[in-house]
Amino acid sequence: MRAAPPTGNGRFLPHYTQESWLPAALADGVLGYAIGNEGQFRSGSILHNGTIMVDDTIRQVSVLEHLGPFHAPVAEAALAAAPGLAARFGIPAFTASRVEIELAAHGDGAHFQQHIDTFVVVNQRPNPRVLTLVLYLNRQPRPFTGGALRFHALGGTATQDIAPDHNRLAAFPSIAPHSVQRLTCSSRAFADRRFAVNMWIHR
Ligand SMILES: O=C(O)CCC(=O)C(=O)O
Ligand SMILES: [Fe+2]
Repeated sequence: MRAAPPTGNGRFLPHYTQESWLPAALADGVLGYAIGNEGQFRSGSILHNGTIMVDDTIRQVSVLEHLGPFHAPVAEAALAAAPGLAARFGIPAFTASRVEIELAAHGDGAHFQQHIDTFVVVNQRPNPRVLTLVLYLNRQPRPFTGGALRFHALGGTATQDIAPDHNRLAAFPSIAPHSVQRLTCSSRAFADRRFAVNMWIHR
């Protein structure tokens, strides 16, 4: 058997986390909205070889494309955070053209393999996602284990995990390689899932 490759090498793109990102009542409101709209969640898709498709060996998650009355305050918070995040990450200042928002619900066994959020399709203009912000929302105590957001070193094997705690923000350049580790949830209740608001700031 070949020796195991060296572990823990490689460089990371920068990331940032912040606790209590939204006012507590707003975070609880978005979580309540997600739970209350269970019937409108659909299987999350991926872009694979230029085609948008569902493949739960790569990404297993349910998503909702709207936040109802919470869209405006969440979009406003994301746009307000963007200049500071760009500066922190060494990204030249840019004018955000929009924020793309999606609610995601990961239940027992759900995961998302390593990927980047900036899709590149030959002969199409580059995907305008520059910054990714993810806000975690879940009942407390956290009703699942696993489900970390994992950053992968560029060209290396090192990894760095962020626990998906309620009202914690994780932000990173959309080109940073990352994944969602498979989670375990003994409860089958939709309300006990790992919820997240994905926000992509477009240039
Ligand atoms: O939920 C997370 O921690 C990240 C989700 C993600 O990577 C994505 O939806 O592109
Ligand atoms: Fe992602």
